Amino acid sequence: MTSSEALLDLAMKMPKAELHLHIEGTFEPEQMFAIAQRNQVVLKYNSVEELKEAYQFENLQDFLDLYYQGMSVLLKEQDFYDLTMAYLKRVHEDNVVHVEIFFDPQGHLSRGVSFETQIKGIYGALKDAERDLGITFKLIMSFLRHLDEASAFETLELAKPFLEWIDGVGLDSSEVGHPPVKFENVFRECKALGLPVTAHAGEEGPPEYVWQALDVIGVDRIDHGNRALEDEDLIATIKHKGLTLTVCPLSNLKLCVVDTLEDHPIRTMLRYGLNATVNSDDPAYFGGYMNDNFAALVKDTGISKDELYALACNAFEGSWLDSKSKQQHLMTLKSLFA
Ligand code: HPA
Ligand SMILES: [Zn+2]
Repeated sequence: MTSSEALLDLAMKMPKAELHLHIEGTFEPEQMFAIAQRNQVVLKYNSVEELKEAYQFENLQDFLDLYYQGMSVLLKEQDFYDLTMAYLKRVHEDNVVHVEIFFDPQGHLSRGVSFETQIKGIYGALKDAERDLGITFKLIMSFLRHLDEASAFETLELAKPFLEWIDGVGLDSSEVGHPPVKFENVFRECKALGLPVTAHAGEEGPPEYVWQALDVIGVDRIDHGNRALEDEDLIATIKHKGLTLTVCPLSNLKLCVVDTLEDHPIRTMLRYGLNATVNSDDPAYFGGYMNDNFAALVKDTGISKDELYALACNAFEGSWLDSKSKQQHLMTLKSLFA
């Protein structure tokens, strides 16, 4: 085996934590068509092939338009269960042992699907996969930032009977024009409820939005964070606070956040001492799950064994697992990389 084959092998085999994953973004076209048919919903596309051909995006909004269309076939608890279970079985093959997944309640509430229907399906699959596949999990409710803060507050009210199942809150959807400050009050209430907070920031939005995520919202983690690298003081602050960045290489490529993976900033982030991690974001739309993301980094960025180790450790360290579980995963990684 050449050294790059050995590195790829290690990357595929190592235990992984995924911290940035939208469950609605795991909707594979085949499953989408099957659920559409059983719910008697007609999709805009005539075939799986036609749908897949539409997966060409110039920016985040191009993708989001398709993402909201795709999720519109999810109507019943079983649909949410099947979607989530398919993802968990798929990443089990990639040696993912812990997941922290987002769901977008407002994307379903607007279509008349109750909060209870959504969360019972998703949580049911997470619990079953924990028992059957040994994958531990956290569930993160994400607010859609293109909607107003009142809608986020209404969603939080609906979530209150299920707070035992909700491990944190996030902020996603169209970034530019919807800065974190728009949601200052609702995140203050979330924090008062004891919920950890993360937010998408600096994917397409300017460094100012990342500052707001830190200073106004007080995030515990940053999703993406690419454009933070444009501001030296911001880099220093993220480093000083020890915040984790949930970076998504293939997503960034598909949404034209980077032109090529060779240009991807993840190694620069590590060089600056930032806690970057590797994640798949919306794998059904972006061409790959966790191992595809790691394989692309190994093949296209010249990543070293030390960098791979740092990325793997950062994911467990930045997770919302208890410290004992973190230590166990870190020990496993240490012996694997020794
Ligand atoms: O990458 C993303 N960015 C913002 N919103 C999203 N919703 C799903 N995926 C994304
Ligand atoms: Zn995302």
